[in-house]
Amino acid sequence: MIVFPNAKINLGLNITEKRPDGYHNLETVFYPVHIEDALEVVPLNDSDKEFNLQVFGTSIAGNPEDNLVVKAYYLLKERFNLPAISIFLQKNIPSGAGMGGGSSDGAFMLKLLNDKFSLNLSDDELEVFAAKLGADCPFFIKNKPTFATGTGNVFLEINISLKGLYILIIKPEIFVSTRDAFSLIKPAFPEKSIKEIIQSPVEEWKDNLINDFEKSVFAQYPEIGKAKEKLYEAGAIYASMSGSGSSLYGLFKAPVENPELIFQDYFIWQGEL
Ligand SMILES: C[C@@](CO)(OP(=O)(O)O)[C@H](O)COP(=O)(O)OP(=O)(O)OC[C@H]1O[C@@H](n2ccc(N)nc2=O)[C@H](O)[C@@H]1O
Ligand SMILES: Nc1ncnc2c1ncn2[C@@H]1O[C@H](COP(=O)(O)OP(=O)(O)O)[C@@H](O)[C@H]1O
Repeated sequence: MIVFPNAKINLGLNITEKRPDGYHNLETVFYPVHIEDALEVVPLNDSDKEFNLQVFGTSIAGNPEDNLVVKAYYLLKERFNLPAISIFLQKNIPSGAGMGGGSSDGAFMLKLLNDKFSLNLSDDELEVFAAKLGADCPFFIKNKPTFATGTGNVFLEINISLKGLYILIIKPEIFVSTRDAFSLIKPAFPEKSIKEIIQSPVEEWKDNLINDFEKSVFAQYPEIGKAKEKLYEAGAIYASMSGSGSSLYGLFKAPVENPELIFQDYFIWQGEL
């Protein structure tokens, strides 16, 4: 069985409060985008191993046991009698980019195992398992535009469609630590909620829809801030960093021609929303 875990972008991101457990409450809109990994599971016969993982494409740091697809397998194996499996993962989504690629792989693994081995878990139950894998994971179970609060785990499905627009995603060769990015923020509630702002036309988002991580991340890595300006120069009607970076996206009315000439040596992906 093969599935295609997709990425997400954040439409606005407000860090509202620091919690007693050290985590932060936030408000954001998660929006799915079609850049995809590929994840396949087949039975593993004649082996004394419980799993075998092969990763292709972009490399991921860490041991196989640290991979979120393997963590997802063990999470379900604690409760269900799962057989040994071979896992093939083609990584296309840049890792640690604020695009939720690893989180999506983990969530899609839960869904795949649920279907393949007829575990009969509901989406709500899968979301509970996904929350144990990481803050961003539960969103990818239903995978629909969502207004998220709490640590990013309390969901309200929202009615927003960016269909017809084009998206250009870029990522400089800079790694931003999510943990460090949070530590540089002074949490505050925004004057106007993201939920309200995104009901206005996209052309009006530029000065209103804010990602709170941008200020400190751009101060630390001016190149990322300059890349955002270049997205506007290329004609974006709205541009932002996604999550804690370092990826950025621009929304456009028409595809950008030859983006590789503007963003040399960057990861680049362009598609229709
Ligand atoms: C901020 C977001 C917005 O989408 O960033 P991106 O990962 O997309 O960049 C996410 O909520 C990130 O989710 P995720 O990347 O799954 O975070 P985790 O691995 O669970 O946490 C990494 C670290 O970030 C901090 N953290 C994370 C989430 C949160 N609500 N408050 C925090 O303070 C904690 O220090 C934690 O140890
Ligand atoms: N299947 C996977 N794909 C990508 N990263 C993974 C995966 N499994 C575990 N990770 C780890 O998760 C972290 C990045 O998570 P990811 O969701 O891709 O990025 P982000 O949280 O920035 O959106 C990295 O530290 C990486 O080592």
